[in-house]
Amino acid sequence: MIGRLNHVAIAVPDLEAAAEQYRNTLGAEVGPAQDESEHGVTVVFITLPNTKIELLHPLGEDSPINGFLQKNPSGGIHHICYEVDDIRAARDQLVASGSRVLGSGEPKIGAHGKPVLFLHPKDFQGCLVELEEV
Ligand SMILES: CC[C@@H](C(=O)O)C(=O)SCCNC(=O)CCNC(=O)[C@H](O)C(C)(C)COP(=O)(O)OP(=O)(O)OC[C@H]1O[C@@H](n2cnc3c(N)ncnc32)[C@H](O)[C@@H]1OP(=O)(O)O
Ligand SMILES: [Co+2]
Repeated sequence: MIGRLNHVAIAVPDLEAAAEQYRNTLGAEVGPAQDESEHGVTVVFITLPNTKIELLHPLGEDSPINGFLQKNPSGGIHHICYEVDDIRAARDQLVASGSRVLGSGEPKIGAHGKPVLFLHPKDFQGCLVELEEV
């Protein structure tokens, strides 16, 4: 079902400082900050030769990452995103096998303009999984 690793997301308390560190200390290709109001986060993508890093910062009081940053105030790895060919077929297969899809269960459009879904971390070895249709 899953294909390539699309991105690894890191929740950060200071987005500007994190972007600056990846650009100047690690010498990475760092994109602009993008507000994703549908998702309650501001993101910065870092392009690596084989995948991407998504720096995440809360946008608004109801951000889904507020709880994570309260528990991990210095930040930390928040989710991994795998590519799938057909997100609804993947969802139906996962639900049938007992996995919990977060939210309404309907894909939302993610930061790359493609449909995304999230799977409960307790069902995947303590790791929040995002699926992105490519
Ligand atoms: C920009 C768009 C998109 C893209 O295109 O890339 C994105 O990446 S958006 C990214 C942000 N959006 C989301 O994360 C949506 C899905 N997430 C959620 O619905 C929630 O964050 C959550 C996973 C349900 C957790 O919400 P929270 O309010 O923190 O709930 P709990 O406190 O009840 O947590 C339950 C349980 O799970 C543990 N937990 C929480 N977050 C994570 C995590 N990221 N990784 C691993 N484990 C996590 C939490 O610690 C609780 O465990 P216990 O304490 O043992 O009960
Ligand atoms: Co993501």
